[in-house]
Amino acid sequence: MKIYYDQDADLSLLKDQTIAILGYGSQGHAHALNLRDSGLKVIVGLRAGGPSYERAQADGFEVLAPHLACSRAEIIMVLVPDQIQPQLYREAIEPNLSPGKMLMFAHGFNIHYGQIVPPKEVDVTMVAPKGPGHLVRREFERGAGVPCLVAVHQDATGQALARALAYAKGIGGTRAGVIETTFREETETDLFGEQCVLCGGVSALIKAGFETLVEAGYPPELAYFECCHELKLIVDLIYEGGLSFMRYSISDTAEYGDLTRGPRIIDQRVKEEMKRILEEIQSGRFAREWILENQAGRPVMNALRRQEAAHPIEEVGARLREMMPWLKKK
Ligand SMILES: NC(=O)C1=CN([C@@H]2O[C@H](COP(=O)(O)OP(=O)(O)OC[C@H]3O[C@@H](n4cnc5c(N)ncnc54)[C@H](OP(=O)(O)O)[C@@H]3O)[C@@H](O)[C@H]2O)C=CC1
Ligand SMILES: CC[C@](O)(C(C)=O)C(=O)O
Repeated sequence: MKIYYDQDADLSLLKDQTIAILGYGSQGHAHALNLRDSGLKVIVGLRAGGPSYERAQADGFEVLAPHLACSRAEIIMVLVPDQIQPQLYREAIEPNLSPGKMLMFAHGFNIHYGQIVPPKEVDVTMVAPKGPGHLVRREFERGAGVPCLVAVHQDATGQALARALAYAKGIGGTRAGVIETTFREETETDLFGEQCVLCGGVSALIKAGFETLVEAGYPPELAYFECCHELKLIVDLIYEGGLSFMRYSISDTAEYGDLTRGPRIIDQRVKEEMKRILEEIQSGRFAREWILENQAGRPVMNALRRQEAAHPIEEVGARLREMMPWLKKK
């Protein structure tokens, strides 16, 4: 497996090229600002009247309708939500593709599941940061970076990988390490990670712990600090030095509880369910469900969002975070 760092990427490959960033949300604003700070020429493609249009202008970018941005740019990075991309592709991107251009993604969903099929004469690549967009920006500003995956789906120019690596360097990814992979591998592992561990698994674990303590009669504020707030402090230690550094910092009592009780929580049944979820991703069943859910106007997503917003952990957490002035208010 190949991992690329700063010395493996040449920013000058992009210096005379215009980069269009479509979307100015979580990833979009971070890529646009980091690339500009790296000395590259960036324009932003957005629909007029949307909330991020003025934000991108206020940050000093030239903001154009998506089809105009695509017609002006040699490099087009698609950073609108995955479910929006196929329509935006048909309306604004495809008519403005021509030989020599490079179409880029930060996640492989639409290419891997065949929702977007670009013409053969353009490069199609991916630079997928392994972290939320706001941290892609925050880490870059402090001189660090978020690791990325890079993949080439089509190499029409012979320069696709080199140009994608230059882009990864421009957003700070090669400071931390950029792994070469495929659209399939990125898509499947990314969906698996967010469903089973990073978002789905962690949220379910936090809520189960919180509910168990509250149902046993402990104060919800205490349950929040124990099962949610402290998680970040523990994960920071794992991020910095692995599980061993976290275990070095916690008490021996905590470490003994971790080693003996942890496997009772995440046991063989959990792993069996993870395997089933991975199979749904690999077979395309999850992708079909998500595509149809969007076509139907998101009835399940809307109901679940309402239900989750009403969970007691949200009210308690908001109240406690209000007392922590160092946390950014949403
Ligand atoms: N979120 C993350 O941290 C990560 C995301 N990715 C990938 O990056 C890509 C972008 O995701 P993310 O940054 O979360 O996206 P966001 O949801 O943050 O994107 C919002 C942006 O998309 C624009 N947009 C939304 N709907 C439309 C529309 N109908 N037409 C035109 N523009 C629209 C919004 O404009 P407006 O203001 O007008 O609504 C806004 O600028 C996805 O492929 C995702 O999988 C990869 C790694 C991590
Ligand atoms: C963990 C969620 C993520 O995969 C990410 C930030 O990397 C996403 O798609 O938002």
